[in-house]
Amino acid sequence: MFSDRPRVIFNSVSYCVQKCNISQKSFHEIPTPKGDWPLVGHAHLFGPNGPYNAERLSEAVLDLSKKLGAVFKLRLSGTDIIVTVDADDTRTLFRHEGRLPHRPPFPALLHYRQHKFGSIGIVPGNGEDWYKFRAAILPLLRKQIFQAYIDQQKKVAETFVDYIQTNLKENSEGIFTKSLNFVAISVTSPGERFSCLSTSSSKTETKDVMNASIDFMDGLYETLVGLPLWRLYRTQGYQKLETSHQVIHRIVGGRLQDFNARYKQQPEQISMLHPFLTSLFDNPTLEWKDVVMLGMEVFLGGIDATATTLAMTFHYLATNPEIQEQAYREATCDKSPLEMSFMRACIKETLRLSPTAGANSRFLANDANIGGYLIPAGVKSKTCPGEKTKYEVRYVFSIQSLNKITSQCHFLKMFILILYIYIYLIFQTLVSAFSSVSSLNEKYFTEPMKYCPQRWLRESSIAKGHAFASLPFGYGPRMCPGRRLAEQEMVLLLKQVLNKYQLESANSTTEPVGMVYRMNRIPDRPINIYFRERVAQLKESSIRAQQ
Ligand code: HEM
Repeated sequence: MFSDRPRVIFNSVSYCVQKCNISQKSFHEIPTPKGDWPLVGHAHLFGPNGPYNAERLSEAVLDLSKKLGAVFKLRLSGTDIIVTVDADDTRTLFRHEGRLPHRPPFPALLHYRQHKFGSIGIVPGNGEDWYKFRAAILPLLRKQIFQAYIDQQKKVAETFVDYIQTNLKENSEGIFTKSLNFVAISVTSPGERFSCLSTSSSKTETKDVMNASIDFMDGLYETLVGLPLWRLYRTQGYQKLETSHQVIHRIVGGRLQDFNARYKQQPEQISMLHPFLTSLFDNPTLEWKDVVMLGMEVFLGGIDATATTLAMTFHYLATNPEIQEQAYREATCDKSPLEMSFMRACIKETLRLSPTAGANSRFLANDANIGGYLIPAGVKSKTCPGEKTKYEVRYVFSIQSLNKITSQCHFLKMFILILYIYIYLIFQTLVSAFSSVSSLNEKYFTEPMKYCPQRWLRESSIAKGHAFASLPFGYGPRMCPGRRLAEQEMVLLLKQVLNKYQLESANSTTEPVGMVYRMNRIPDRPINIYFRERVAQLKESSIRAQQ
């Protein structure tokens, strides 16, 4: 009669282990650096007297992970940040991001766009507001759409080679230091090339938009880091953001307006040349203000990260002549960008060693086990209309009770409000997976500091590493929508450049180039390259052979 008992007990224990995960440690047990100060949290660690430099956040995270373990907690700007450098945890993070992944917003940009344009675009938004824009930008990832830009991107690459040539003529030492900004994105949005590659006669409009896009990134960064004083008055950073945004919005908006008019006259011709723009024009969910905002996002999204990745790829090829030769051999073949697997591998390897994004961050949609710790959902994404998130419920409750308690005393009201806001903020939990650290870990990549594009080739015997250890374009529903376009553009440019020139580093030191944090991570020094013409070299060597 009792023979089954032990088995039943055993089964229910194992069930309990599975369901409750008793081995899982609590949130409060997550290691954290000493010195979690009231209000400022751990920000002082990155201050003038702190041990770390905010510009070198990835190095700080690496150091802290060595001391505290792969998962640890930082409190910055009132938010608990769970940092992980483990690729399995990164996978868990993305499995718990939900249908509408919630990224930290850019509050100043969001505020400015909401008030000035009534349209927020894709980058600063979250929830259903973000989804509307995301759905509209998705065509960019379709092969049929991004491949429609090949010919126009090829022409831009040719212009770029001419640009190098002009600079070589002007500069007898052959040192090329110009930034690679604005290379090709303008053919996709706003659909017409800006003339910044013609050295002598750049139009005023092009200069304005170039300067504005640099100011925009600076303004965005300045309003993001430090205290949000822009909420009290228009700080310098906020003014920069406003002014540059206005310039880009006016210029991009004007060009889109012209295109839309031409599209109405010649629908077939324009949709063949500009399939992405026409998909926006035809999208019934978008108002004109949304079309301009998206056109602007694509334009701005395409400049910075692509320019840095190209510059760093030039640098790695210049410092690894054998790899450059292999890339050159591929460049001489007549292959489509998708078939140029070695050059694609070079770009992937550049982004593994020098990613422009330091981390991928999300507020979780559901509770998750990250590195053995129970991490509560951060901001619950709304799935049903009218459903309130945990934090909104807390907030509504707070305001109602606050009004009851303090109806007579304004000072008390202010004090309690500030206290509530603080409590509200510290309940947010962000998870940041530092791919810029995991992508350099020998646990995932053999000889991690070596530039070795071969590791990404399908036929290579070198282990590919963990699929979540290097994620330079992010992952999941919020992954970079410009990825395919950017890869295609970079491969086409590399092909043109390598076909004509041999690259040599003109940097005075052989110290590895590091990356510092701005809006995107950028190299910590100018990337100087000698472009040696291959034809000239051939001639020189044949003369030498004849002698
Ligand atoms: C080498 C080039 C590029 C790199 C490394 C890069 C990287 C990234 C990363 C890491 C994200 C965040 C993804 C996430 O949170 O999961 C992102 C988002 C984004 N990127 Fe890129 N990007 C590049 C080029 C481009 C280009 C060419 C465009 C223009 C079409 C673009 C437009 C965007 C936009 C609009 C978002 C926001 C997406 C969203 O929030 O849903 N990017 N990019």
